[in-house]
Order: sequence, then C-alpha cells, then structure tokens
Amino acid sequence: MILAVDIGNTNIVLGVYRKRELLHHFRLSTARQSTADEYGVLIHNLFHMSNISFKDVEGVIISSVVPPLVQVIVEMCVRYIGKDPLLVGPGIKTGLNLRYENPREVGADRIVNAVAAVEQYKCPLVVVDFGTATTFDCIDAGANYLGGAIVPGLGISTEALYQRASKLPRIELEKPKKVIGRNTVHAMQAGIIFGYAGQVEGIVRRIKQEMNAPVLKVIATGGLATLIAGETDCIDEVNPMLTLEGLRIIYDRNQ
Ligand SMILES: Nc1ncnc2c1ncn2[C@@H]1O[C@H](COP(=O)(O)OP(=O)(O)O)[C@@H](O)[C@H]1O
Ligand SMILES: CC(C)(COP(=O)(O)O)[C@@H](O)C(=O)NCCC(=O)O
Ligand SMILES: [K+]
Repeated sequence: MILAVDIGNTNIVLGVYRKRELLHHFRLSTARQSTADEYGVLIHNLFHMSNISFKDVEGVIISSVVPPLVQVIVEMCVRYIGKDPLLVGPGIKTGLNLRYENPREVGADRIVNAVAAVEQYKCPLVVVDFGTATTFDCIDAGANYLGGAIVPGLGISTEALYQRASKLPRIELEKPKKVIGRNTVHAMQAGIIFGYAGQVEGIVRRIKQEMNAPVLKVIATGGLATLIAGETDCIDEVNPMLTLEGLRIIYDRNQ
C-alpha cells in the first residue's frame, strides 16, 4: 500500500492506495500548531478503524502548500510509519513541462492536479480547485502547464463579509432559492454562490480566448466543487479525488 498526503491550507487529505485502487481516504484539519506525535495518533487511529496497519505502507508521498507542516508530517512518517516520504517539489519527476516563470513558485497541489488531469482527460484542459483559495490551472494541447489564476476561496470570501461588515453575520455556504434575497442571509448567499459561479464562467471564457482553445475540458475538484458546478455549465466534470490520484501517479513515476 502507499499513503498519499495532500497538505492544504484548510485540510490535510490522506489516501491509501493498493496499486491503482483508492482503498480509504481521510480528511483532517490543517492545524499549524499540531505536532508529529499528534498527527501520528490521529492517523494511527484512522488506520486502526479501517482495519489497516502502518506496517503495510510501502511508501509515502506528500504534497504541501503549508511549509511549516511539512517537517511535522515528514517526522510523523519517519517515526510512526518508518518510511522516508517523497516530497513533491524540485527534483521530482512529474512528467509535466512547467511554463511558470519560476517553476518552484507553483503550489505543489496545482502541479499534482495537473498531472492527474493530463493522465485522465484529453488536453487542452483547465483544472479548477475550490480550496481555501480557488486555483485555475491551464494545460495546453501539448500537455504543457501554462499557469493560471488564483482567486479568494468561497470560505475566505464569505468570512471577509462577516469580519469586515458589522451587520453581516457568519452564514452557511448554501444555495438560496432566488438571486433576489429578501433577508440578509439570503442576500449574502445569493451574492456569494451566484457571484462565484459567474466568476468561474468569466475566467474560463477568458482562458479559452487566451489559449485559443474553443474546446477545452474543465475539471473541478476541491471541497466546494460540487456546490459551484451545480450553478454553471462551464464545468464539465467534478473529480473529488483528483489530487490524491495525481499523488499516486507521481509516486509511481518516481520508483
Ligand atoms: N467533502 C466536503 N464537502 C463539503 N465541504 C468540504 C468537503 N471537503 C472540504 N470541504 C470544505 O471545502 C473548503 C476547502 O477545503 P479543501 O478543498 O480541503 O481546501 P484546501 O485544499 O485549501 O485545504 C473548506 O471550507 C472545507 O471545509
Ligand atoms: C494557491 C494556493 C494557496 C492554493 O492552496 P489551497 O487552497 O489548496 O490550500 C497554493 O497552491 C499556493 O500556495 N500556491 C503558491 C503560489 C502559486 O501557485 O503560484
Ligand atoms: K487543494
């Protein structure tokens, strides 16, 4: 078995693979003050509840966009699983040609998503990851990673209204029935959800123009992908496991 770990700004997602098959996946909060021992206990318990054991883990691969947690998770792997993990970063074979000005600057999760998308779908394509931030990653017909766009995530946008406007409450990210809200909560939900769908459409339209690719497959992933995909025609498919798949593929490429 191999263990794939994606450290995002909100969640750490773990996937346990046997060959190409995802056997189990778990989602933990990203707690920047947690220790290797604390994550060790949590992950050990999750394994135990799923009737799997650290002894069966042949290798671990990690992608992270939260630098302070990398060492913590690496330490957890070495101490409890007894494996030195592979880190997605410089020196790792991804099979992607990165056209970013400075390839070291691209978030590891974005690279991993692109690797999985190129493997599973036909290029050219765009991956939209609705995480803490929402990222757009563009891959051309020759499978080159071109870059993309980064916008505030749905959670961040919602939180900003609550934090900065005294009379606006914290709301649930739920789709309201109508765009014309007749109370504060519905008005906020309408603005956030329908506005976000419009934003995604606008960015995808511009990407198509700039890439000169009228036919472009758009794949969505991340915690909030389903919510927005339901409100726009510009997303062709939601693939919640895209990042874990990418990690599994990169692990195999580096054996
Ligand atoms: N399965 C899910 N269903 C609904 N919301 C989710 C789910 N998974 C994550 N979320 C929410 O989506 C947001 C982004 O999470 P995630 O995609 O894990 O972000 P990141 O990769 O930045 O850690 C968070 O607010 C999280 O609580
Ligand atoms: C854009 C991100 C914050 C998204 O992270 P996430 O929402 O998945 O936690 C992350 O990919 C990142 O820190 N990227 C580095 C900057 C870049 O990709 O150009
Ligand atoms: K992510």
